[in-house]
Amino acid sequence: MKSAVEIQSLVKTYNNFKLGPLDLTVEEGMVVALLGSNGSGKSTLLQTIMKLKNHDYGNVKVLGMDINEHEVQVKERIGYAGGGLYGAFNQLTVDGLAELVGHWYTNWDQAYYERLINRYDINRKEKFAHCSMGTKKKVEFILAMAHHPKLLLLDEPTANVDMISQQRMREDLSLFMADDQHTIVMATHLQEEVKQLCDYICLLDNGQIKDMFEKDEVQYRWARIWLSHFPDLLKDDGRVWQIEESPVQIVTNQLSELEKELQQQQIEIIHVKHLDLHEIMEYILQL
Ligand SMILES: Nc1ncnc2c1ncn2[C@@H]1O[C@H](COP(=O)(O)OP(=O)(O)OP(=O)(O)O)[C@@H](O)[C@H]1O
Repeated sequence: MKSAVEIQSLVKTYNNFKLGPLDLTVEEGMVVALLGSNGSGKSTLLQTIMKLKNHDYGNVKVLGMDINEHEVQVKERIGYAGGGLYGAFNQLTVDGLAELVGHWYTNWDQAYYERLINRYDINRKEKFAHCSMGTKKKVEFILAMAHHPKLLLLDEPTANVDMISQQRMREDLSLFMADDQHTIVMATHLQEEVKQLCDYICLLDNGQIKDMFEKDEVQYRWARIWLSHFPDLLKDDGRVWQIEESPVQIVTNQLSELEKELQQQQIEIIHVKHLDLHEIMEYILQL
């Protein structure tokens, strides 16, 4: 499988913040959610991959090309929807902006742009500066999609977007992923988005990648188990993340392993409940 994004030893510093050093590989055909609290570095990472911000150290390759050596070819293949890209042009109407952006891309598809404008019920004559926050998000999304990129970098694409449009965006993203050479990296705070769209979760914490895991696998492994009595053997076990005594219950990130061991020790499992993604993330981020 080819890499859509390959990052090695990346460092980007601001006065009071340092992203990295971090390594990250995203395979073609994957949807990766960047999760992390406010200020953890998600937007900075996306902007660095898009080369809207220059990094201090490290290498960033997109679709096999170094972003410093092949900036134009790389940008041609990325659809970026995140704040700030159109700030300098926000006195243009939506159509005016599309005309400008359309010139940047050899693959610009005016018919597809028009379909999306209608689908999301956008007033194409409105100045971008006057669009509501949600409408701006939808316009950014449409402009990112309309040149048929290979890689989508999306920074909270559905924030402030109405529910029907959110659902349509998820449908359009699922359709985009029908091509197995397509890839999405998206920053999000929405569990629903992660559940519906993402294959992998990359957890950022204070500029560092804390963990990266396959969504389905992690949800299968993490569970709360209610037990007939507490097995002393599990007291200092790294697979046990929380213990409560009344009623006896543990939280583990290795469900099937522990189930077998508990059975061997003849400890009755009364009930097993898989954790929600947000609960899993809370445990991991507390590490
Ligand atoms: N242009 C800048 N100059 C100085 N510091 C910046 C700049 N842009 C971002 N930062 C700082 O970098 C850190 C990471 O910001 P970033 O926007 O990447 O976080 P985030 O994870 O996307 O947050 P959120 O979830 O709130 O969108 C923050 O501390 C922010 O203040």
